[in-house]
Amino acid sequence: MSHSKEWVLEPETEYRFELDPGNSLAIKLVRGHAEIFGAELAEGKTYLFAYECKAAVFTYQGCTIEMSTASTEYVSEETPMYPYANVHLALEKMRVRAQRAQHGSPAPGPDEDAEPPRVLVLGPENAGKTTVCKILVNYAVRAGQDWAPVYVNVDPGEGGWTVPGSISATSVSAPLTTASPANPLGSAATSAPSTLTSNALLPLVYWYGHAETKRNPLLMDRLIRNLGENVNERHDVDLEGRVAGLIVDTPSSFASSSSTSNADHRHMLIKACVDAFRINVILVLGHEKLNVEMQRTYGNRMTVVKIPKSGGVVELDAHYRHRIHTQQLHTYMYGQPIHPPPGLPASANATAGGESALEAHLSPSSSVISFSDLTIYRIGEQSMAPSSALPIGATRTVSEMQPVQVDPAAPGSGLLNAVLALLAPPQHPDEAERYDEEVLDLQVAGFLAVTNIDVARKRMTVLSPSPGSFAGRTAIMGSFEWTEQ
Ligand SMILES: Nc1ncnc2c1ncn2[C@@H]1O[C@H](COP(=O)(O)OP(=O)(O)OP(=O)(O)O)[C@@H](O)[C@H]1O
Repeated sequence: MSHSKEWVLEPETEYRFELDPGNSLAIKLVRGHAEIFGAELAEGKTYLFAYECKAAVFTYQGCTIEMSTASTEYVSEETPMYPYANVHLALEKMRVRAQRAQHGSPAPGPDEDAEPPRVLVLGPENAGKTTVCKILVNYAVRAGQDWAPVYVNVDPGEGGWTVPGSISATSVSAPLTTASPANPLGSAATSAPSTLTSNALLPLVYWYGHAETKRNPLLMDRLIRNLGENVNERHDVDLEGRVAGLIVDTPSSFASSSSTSNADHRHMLIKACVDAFRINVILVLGHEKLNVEMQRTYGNRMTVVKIPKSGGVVELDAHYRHRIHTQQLHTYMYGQPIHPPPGLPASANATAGGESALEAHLSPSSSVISFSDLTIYRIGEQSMAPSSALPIGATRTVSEMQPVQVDPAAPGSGLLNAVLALLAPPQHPDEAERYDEEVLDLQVAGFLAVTNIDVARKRMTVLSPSPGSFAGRTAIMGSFEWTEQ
């Protein structure tokens, strides 16, 4: 690499970097062993990072890395990687015990708890929750036992494998890579070009439609329970997969609240997770008050552990989060090629998290459909005035959970540039089993963006990852807007 430098990292240190918008970075492990959030780097291979990525290369034994220049970079000797590795070892013991019990050899003692680890990770904003979840999942995948733990993302502010506004779960059998914040958990089958088969994650997705849980906590509660039910159903039939357990990444709104009503909501949503995913371990990231609160509420029935926050976690502001949301939506449609830093020879064969960085191009299809093809709903009223703001004696006519059909021809429908979740067809073809709020319980099959509305001809243009008919399908809109970049 020209303009590159070599750094020797002492054992138990990490090289941290942050990239500005136009900056990309190439890192090669020259000697030794190193990992990025638990995913091992292969010696001699060049990895690319871009789009304001912030991450760290950690080494237990020491290593030499060669890299181009990042916008911000430094080496830290203080990391919480040992406590995290200890948590992993404890979870690993639970997996092994669960597997033994599963195989009946030797039978666990009467008091021995042989449940697989089902972990809820809680913490305030910028505590590094997603990073810890990634590290723990990656360590499990690397354990050499063929574990494929389920990664559950109930943070609608973070796109995970799909787009922001959704919550999802998938079982992970290969390390989750880091290259761009648009794919915080690496790429999945839904966002990666179909020619790339190395990462065949197929997430189970529900659409909440907003970035913030306080916008419609009741809907969040219901979707969390739906997701949990689905994961449990899979584990009930996949007993081998079940022993690897699951890890739930949560939004920061679960950890702190600005008002009493928000506090009620966050307790309700934590409880929804605990029930839905049959949680038996809670990890609290560097937050004393929350730790005490969780100990009091759940300490008698499960393990509640406080773990340290890493000093490397970057404070992400609202503008950054907004940019990443736009980027994630754009990446869902178009893919996200990463251009190597200038001077990197083609022979370096650089990859973004293992995939060829420049191939990551997708071509969505733009189609003109009739208004009558697609039935579109929004859940509850678009903007719910607080009850106190309603005229005296007035009651709400639309509840928070009621699907309200959107008329594309109506002025102010808000549909132009809206992001829509296309729902999977209902599981009960039998009309008698259909019910009003059924759309709340349907999984997401994909996402669309409405790019034009022609009221006169009763047609609209939608952008979607693949061509196909939408006739007879149902979609839900939320509050995310599509902007062409
Ligand atoms: N040790 C580290 N060195 C450098 N960057 C890091 C480190 N740990 C985490 N980061 C970065 O800090 C940012 C915030 O971390 P992360 O997303 O894990 O926090 P979070 O608690 O999940 O955030 P949120 O507030 O969105 O819930 C991410 O960009 C992540 O890649």
